[in-house]
Amino acid sequence: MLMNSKLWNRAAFVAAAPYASHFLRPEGAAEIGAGGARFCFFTSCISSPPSSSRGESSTRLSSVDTTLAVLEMDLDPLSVLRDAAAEFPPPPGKKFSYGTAGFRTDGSLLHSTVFRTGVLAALRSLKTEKVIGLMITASHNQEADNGIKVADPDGGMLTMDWEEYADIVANAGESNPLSKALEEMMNREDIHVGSSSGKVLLARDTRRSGPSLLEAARKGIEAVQGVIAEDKGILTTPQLHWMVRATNKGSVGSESDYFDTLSRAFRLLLDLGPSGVSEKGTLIVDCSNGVGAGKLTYLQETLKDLDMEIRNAGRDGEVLNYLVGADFVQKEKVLPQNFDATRDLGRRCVSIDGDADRLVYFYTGQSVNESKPVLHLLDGDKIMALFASFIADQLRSIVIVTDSAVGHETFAPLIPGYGAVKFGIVQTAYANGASTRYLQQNLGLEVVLTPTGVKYLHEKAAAYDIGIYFEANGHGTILFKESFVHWLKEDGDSLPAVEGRMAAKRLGAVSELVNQAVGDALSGILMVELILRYQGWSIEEWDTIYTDLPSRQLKVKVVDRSVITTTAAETRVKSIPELQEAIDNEVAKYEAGRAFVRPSGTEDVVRVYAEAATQELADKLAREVGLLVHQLAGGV
Ligand SMILES: CC(=O)N[C@H]1[C@@H](OP(=O)(O)O)O[C@H](CO)[C@@H](O)[C@@H]1O
Ligand SMILES: [Mg+2]
Repeated sequence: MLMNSKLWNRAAFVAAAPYASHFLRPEGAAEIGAGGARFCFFTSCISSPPSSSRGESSTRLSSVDTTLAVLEMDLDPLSVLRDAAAEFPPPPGKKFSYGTAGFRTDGSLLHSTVFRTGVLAALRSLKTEKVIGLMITASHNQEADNGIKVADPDGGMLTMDWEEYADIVANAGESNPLSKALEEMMNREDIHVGSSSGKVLLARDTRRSGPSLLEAARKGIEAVQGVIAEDKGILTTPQLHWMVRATNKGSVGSESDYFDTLSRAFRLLLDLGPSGVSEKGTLIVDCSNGVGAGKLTYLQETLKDLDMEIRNAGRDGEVLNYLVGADFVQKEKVLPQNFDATRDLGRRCVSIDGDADRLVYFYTGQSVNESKPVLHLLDGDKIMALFASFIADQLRSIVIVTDSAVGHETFAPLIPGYGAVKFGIVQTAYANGASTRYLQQNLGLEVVLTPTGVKYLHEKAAAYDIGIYFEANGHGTILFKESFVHWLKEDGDSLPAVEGRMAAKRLGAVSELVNQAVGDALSGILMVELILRYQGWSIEEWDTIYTDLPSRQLKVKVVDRSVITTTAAETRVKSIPELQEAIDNEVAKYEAGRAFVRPSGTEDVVRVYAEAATQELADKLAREVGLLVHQLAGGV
């Protein structure tokens, strides 16, 4: 019935198009059919409408008439939304919050939220006049969960100004309160449905609830007149973000474009690297039983120059994210399923997460104190340190390094004809203290801290000519300012020294290899593998660039985690001064002690982080601080 209604509207529009220039009709709607397009302005070539409730209630066609005629029509686009929304009633008593990474909860409770986020994304597309993305995933969360997040026109996260709208729209009651909320929002944002066109790219990960949620999202998008949904199928989260960015920059932005871009840049970087170095053994990849397995297999076949063994591909019914994946390995500090400390001793391994936007490397090796092999984790901080030192090396080859780079002053490169190159590093409070010291003192780089959440890190990193951000959990990327990439491509070749010209080409290629929209496990793996080849390093050699301070993370359940608010990039509790005071007193008892607490944005818990001189002390500090949270912030 819906299909009939769409076809019928399409017929009306196509036939009338020659007369229609003064009506701003959505571009593309005629080809694909803007679902929910309820306005029908013209009568030519119409036989009879199908018996669709939508079609019947919105339009009554007069007899065939080739003159331009405005028909009886429903002038309220919100009524279409109301009708469509009625199919997806919100679950009673459930409150949704867009959080640090979109909406996430049990997949069976999400249809209403996903439908509404579809509407929101469609409105965002109308507002920005650009393509928007919608990704259905709950990343590293359990298989039964799912989620949805919006990619803005630049491929980054939804602008923070709109997160409030997302919350309001997701939590509005049934159809009528929803349409009221939308109306208010549209007034505030000056969005006029029906006067322009829009497009939303949709994708999902491999979760079982994905197909039905994708359908709900599509219905939400197409309930906004003039906006079409384009289903991109099963993708990694970073692929969808990449496609949104590429499409808005005027490229085709297809999945094969994505693979071509990464592969081309990887091969160019190999060609520009030192000759005669090859990788040190096969890379073993734990794919978290998720979407990354198929994509990495494809990448490997395309590249032919990357020796990988894919494990935990989820092909034999293994459960997504269960005892596997980057989040599990980084938080629990144990090997994922199907890895064996002895069998895989010393081998270079990497874990990605369920939607392939995080990566952490690891290997097992003998420890001085233990008889059994132990896990050595190279987390987002250590990946970032590897990237930062590589980029700094390239910059040193093409620039005049100012005097201030001597000793531990900040590295301040100058390029004749470009000026000072701003190169900065962005971390969160979860970054291991040893990594921050290495970046600042050994590499002389500027390091800033932001609150948790990619949107904060990304924003800060984007302010630099080259900004690298990483969360300790393995999400991060290297951002290049467009003007700097332009300089590299246009002027890099006129640098006097060969090494300078090579370095400029390398940096240009890195800007293609590394996803500029969000952190991407696929580009991350390629980048790490390249640098290790450039340096001729094994994973153990890379690991020795600095030694992590022992750390521990815990979660504490409280009645209402919003009682804790924080300041100073989440390192200090603001709302309960006695809690912060007690944490300070506890931390003061430990050598190299550091601890902070914050409410999670993705789980209903308060997170505790502690660092100290030994693992025993870090564990003790985390436990003590956890108890303080329990006592002073309403533990359950
Ligand atoms: C300590 C930690 O790892 N926090 C994660 C986690 O956020 P929380 O707000 O801590 O739940 O999920 C976010 C989204 O994936 C990620 O950006 C962040 O780093
Ligand atoms: Mg993820």
